[in-house]
Amino acid sequence: MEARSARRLHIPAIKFPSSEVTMLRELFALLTALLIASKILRSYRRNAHLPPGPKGLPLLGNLLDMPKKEVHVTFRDWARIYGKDLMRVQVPGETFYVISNKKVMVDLFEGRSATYSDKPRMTMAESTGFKNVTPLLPYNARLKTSRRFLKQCLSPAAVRSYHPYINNRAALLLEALHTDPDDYVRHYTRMAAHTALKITYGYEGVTEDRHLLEGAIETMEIFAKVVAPGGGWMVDALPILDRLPAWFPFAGFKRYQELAKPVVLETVCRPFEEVKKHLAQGTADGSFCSYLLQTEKIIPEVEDCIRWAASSIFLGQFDTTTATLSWFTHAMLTHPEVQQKAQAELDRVVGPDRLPGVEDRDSLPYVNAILKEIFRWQPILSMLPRTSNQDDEYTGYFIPKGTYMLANIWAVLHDPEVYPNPETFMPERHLESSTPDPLEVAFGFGRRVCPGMLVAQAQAFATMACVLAVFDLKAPKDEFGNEVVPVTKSVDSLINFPVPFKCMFIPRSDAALEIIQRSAEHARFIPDRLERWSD
Ligand code: HEM
Repeated sequence: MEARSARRLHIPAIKFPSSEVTMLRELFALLTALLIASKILRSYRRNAHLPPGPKGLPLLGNLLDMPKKEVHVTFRDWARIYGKDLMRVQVPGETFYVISNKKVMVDLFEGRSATYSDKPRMTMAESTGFKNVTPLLPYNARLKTSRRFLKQCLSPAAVRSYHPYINNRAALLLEALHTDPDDYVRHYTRMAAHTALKITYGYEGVTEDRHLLEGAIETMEIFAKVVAPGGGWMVDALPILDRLPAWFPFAGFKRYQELAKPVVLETVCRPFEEVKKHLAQGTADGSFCSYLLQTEKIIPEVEDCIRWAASSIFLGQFDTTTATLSWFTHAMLTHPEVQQKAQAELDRVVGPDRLPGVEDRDSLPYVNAILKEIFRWQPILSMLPRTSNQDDEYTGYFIPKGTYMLANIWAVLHDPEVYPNPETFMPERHLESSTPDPLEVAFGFGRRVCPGMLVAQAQAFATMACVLAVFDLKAPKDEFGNEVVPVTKSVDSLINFPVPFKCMFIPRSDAALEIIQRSAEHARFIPDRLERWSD
């Protein structure tokens, strides 16, 4: 830099005769005019080729039209007017390109994945300790390493080896649902948490460590709060605010970060350190962490990557599984005819002497159709955020570098042209081979597709099949003897949960009660080692 300015200082001034000066001036003016004209033309061309969207107000854009809740529904309605492929929505400080068409999601997120695998920055979540969790990582080397690690423990072969463990946890869940039905949501969470912690850390007693379990559940709650779209964190719109001290008036978000961050860090670091301790003592059981710590070349960056990729397993698993099973419970209460059909299939295929398991999935097409319909009817995440990392053009529309893309997967899964009467829960639609598989959409796309999708489906399937095999799910009655059927309504959160409701889990017969007790006892006695890591 210094050398360059020194050289510039020593360039002798060139002297031109006056006519040449005039000519040069004219040439310069002409070039400048051409440059400005080409800029105007380019900007006009770009503007002319921006996707359409609802007309907004100067400065405020579409802010005043944005709903407080269920933004995906409004975006679907707007997309019907302005275009399912790409629609432009503007609010102060951000422009969203909303996609409501599966083909476009596949074209961009899979076909052009090198351009569309980045994530928008979430300052609030980063400063609360989640900077390095996989779902928030930008598309960089760390993300690629994290995903390579996750692939090793969530691959088809690895997940197949977890099936016995998943079946056992389902058996223990049935016992908990029988003895304490009021707390069924908590039982779902605990089952998912046990599975996630076992896969991730695996050491003796990890799933019984109440402190860790509660910490992990709390961490998940914090995560949902700080990444919630429209979570109302001003700091996400104005990252500079993050520099304010916690004592500053109106800096409540800084005080929240100060309280939440230690919980997050302890939950992420403590079990990891425990695995290292067990490895050093030669007592570590097989797990994601112990396997990678032994097989990878461990330098501080790699160790840190394993630590945070591990946390992504439990962050990915708890709430998503709980929400899926809560909607399943809701659907069974509100659709007794579906419940009966599934039970008839289970009685015919599995019979009364054993519980169904993950391995029965192919022979239970109706239960499998229920699983698909749950993921279609109530997708757990309704919109997937990405950003583009270079200028691009799609079907003639200009997509500038850094554009905030939102894939409205809820709209795709509720498209009446693909799924007639989309609001109706109707598993039968998936018995037709022509119905597009919702599982290809509900878990995302391309290089950011959910790495836990096989575990998620295996656990959801085993649980649904086991619950239906032994229980009749019924709505409780009010004081007048009327059934209190739950309303179909979501709570306002990142993960799509139903509004809480009560459910009775009534054993279908004495034989069903006996199998609940026998299976739970059996599950308690067999070692809870994961085969994948035990060889
Ligand atoms: C009920 C189940 C689940 C659903 C519906 C679900 C859905 C999703 C979706 C839609 C994404 C974003 C994909 C994209 O942007 O294209 C995602 C990301 C992710 N999921 Fe899941 N998921 C579930 C369960 C799980 C489980 C069980 C795990 C771990 C074992 C997991 C781990 C992750 C991780 C680590 C990411 C971030 C990936 C990345 O950003 O590269 N998920 N999930």
